Amino acid sequence: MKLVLASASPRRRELLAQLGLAVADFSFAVLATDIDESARQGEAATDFVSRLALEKAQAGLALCGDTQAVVLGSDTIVVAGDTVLGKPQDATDAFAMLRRLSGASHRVMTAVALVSATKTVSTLVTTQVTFTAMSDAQIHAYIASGEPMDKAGAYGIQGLGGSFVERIDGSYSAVVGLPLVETRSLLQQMQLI
Ligand SMILES: Cc1cn([C@H]2C[C@H](O)[C@@H](COP(=O)(O)OP(=O)(O)OP(=O)(O)O)O2)c(=O)[nH]c1=O
Repeated sequence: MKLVLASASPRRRELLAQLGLAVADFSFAVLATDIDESARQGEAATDFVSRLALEKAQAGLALCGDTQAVVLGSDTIVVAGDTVLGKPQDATDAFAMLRRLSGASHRVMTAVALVSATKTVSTLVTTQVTFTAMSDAQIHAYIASGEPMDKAGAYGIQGLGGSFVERIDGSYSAVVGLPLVETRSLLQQMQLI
């Protein structure tokens, strides 16, 4: 059986490797999909992130052209109040996001979908993250590090951003991009492990 990771994210590749599959009878492929990542009018955050994970997996299955393959797609968003924060467009956008997260709690939602020719399984994991108060100078310095730009909510808990995280309630791996416990369960449901 071939497991395909429909993701360009190096973090997801590393997290998947933590499940120990690489040493078993699997062949891995990594595939970058190019789907429209904009939310639909009135779409709830939970529906939005779940849809994107599923669309990435489906696009990956169509792209890989292997009818035996199982394809994993995943998506992560940060939700502050009712506002969905994806990846920042630029430094100004990143500043606004981090200002909003400073000294407050937000939710990180990561959805995972596994798709084969005959079966689909999926899950959604929500984690609460609380940031310490950040000064404008700290935010500017953090943005200057370059770390925020390719990450939902403009921070990486696994990097310099971790020093602003006062508390996390939920799954650390889900915040980084792939919830390990829940992904293991999906792989079991697909009879891959
Ligand atoms: C909140 C947070 C997000 N992120 C990352 C996880 C995701 O890679 C990224 C959100 O963007 P996504 O669109 O979920 O993923 P991606 O574009 O990086 O990769 P692909 O679509 O090809 O799978 O933000 C962190 O690395 N650390 C964090 O603390």
